[in-house]
Amino acid sequence: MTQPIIEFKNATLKNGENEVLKNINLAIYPGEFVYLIGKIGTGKSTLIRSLNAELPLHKGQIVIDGTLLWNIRRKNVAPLRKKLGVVFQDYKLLSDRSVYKNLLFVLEATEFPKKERKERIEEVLLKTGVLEHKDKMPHELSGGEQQRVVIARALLNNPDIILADEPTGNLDPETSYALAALLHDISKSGKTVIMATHQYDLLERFPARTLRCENHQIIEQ
Ligand SMILES: Nc1ncnc2c1ncn2[C@@H]1O[C@H](COP(=O)(O)OP(=O)(O)OP(=O)(O)O)[C@@H](O)[C@H]1O
Repeated sequence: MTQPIIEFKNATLKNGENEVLKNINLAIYPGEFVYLIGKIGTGKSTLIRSLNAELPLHKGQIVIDGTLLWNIRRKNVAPLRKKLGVVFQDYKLLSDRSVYKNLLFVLEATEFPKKERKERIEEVLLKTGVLEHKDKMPHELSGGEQQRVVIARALLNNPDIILADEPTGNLDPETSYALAALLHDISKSGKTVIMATHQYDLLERFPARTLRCENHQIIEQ
């Protein structure tokens, strides 16, 4: 049987002093698309930030593609994050440089082979449909285009997992459908996608496994 790519075993996740999610057991398999839903403050971002090792795991275990998150050492955080591509609601592109240079910055930081950088940047921008904008500054792009650049940036190091926290939160409905379609295509290409959202019409348009955060638990819909 296929091994889960992400597994929570009796995991308790804290945000500050709050135990937000308690004794979570959950397995997510390679290539799955998973929606994370639930009311404000029920723990969607906490779960995503815990997977990204931004928040320490309080109790239990989380295993991501063989990496155990319990007491993860600093030196192991960078290799873990190479396995993860992260997309947030607010685009977080560097405003002082072009799209191309935003992506180059990531490849430099992750020591991607120098000779292959240009080709890789063009490849991911083509995939997300914004190659024509590569020399523009972020403020010259619409919200939807910026978010496509952010997804391209998340794909740069060819991670197996994409974590998206309300990626359509600032977009109009049509643009958000196109973006959700793109994330579903990315998942069909074999990547695991976890997407937190409040936009329930997406669940009807693009049905997928759905997990709801409620009362400190994660409930399978
Ligand atoms: N920095 C912090 N320190 C302490 N508690 C926090 C902090 N940030 C968030 N919380 C609390 O943690 C709980 C979970 O928040 P979280 O952001 O994970 O919820 P969410 O489901 O993602 O909400 P939203 O739908 O608003 O994004 C909330 O009760 C929130 O008040």
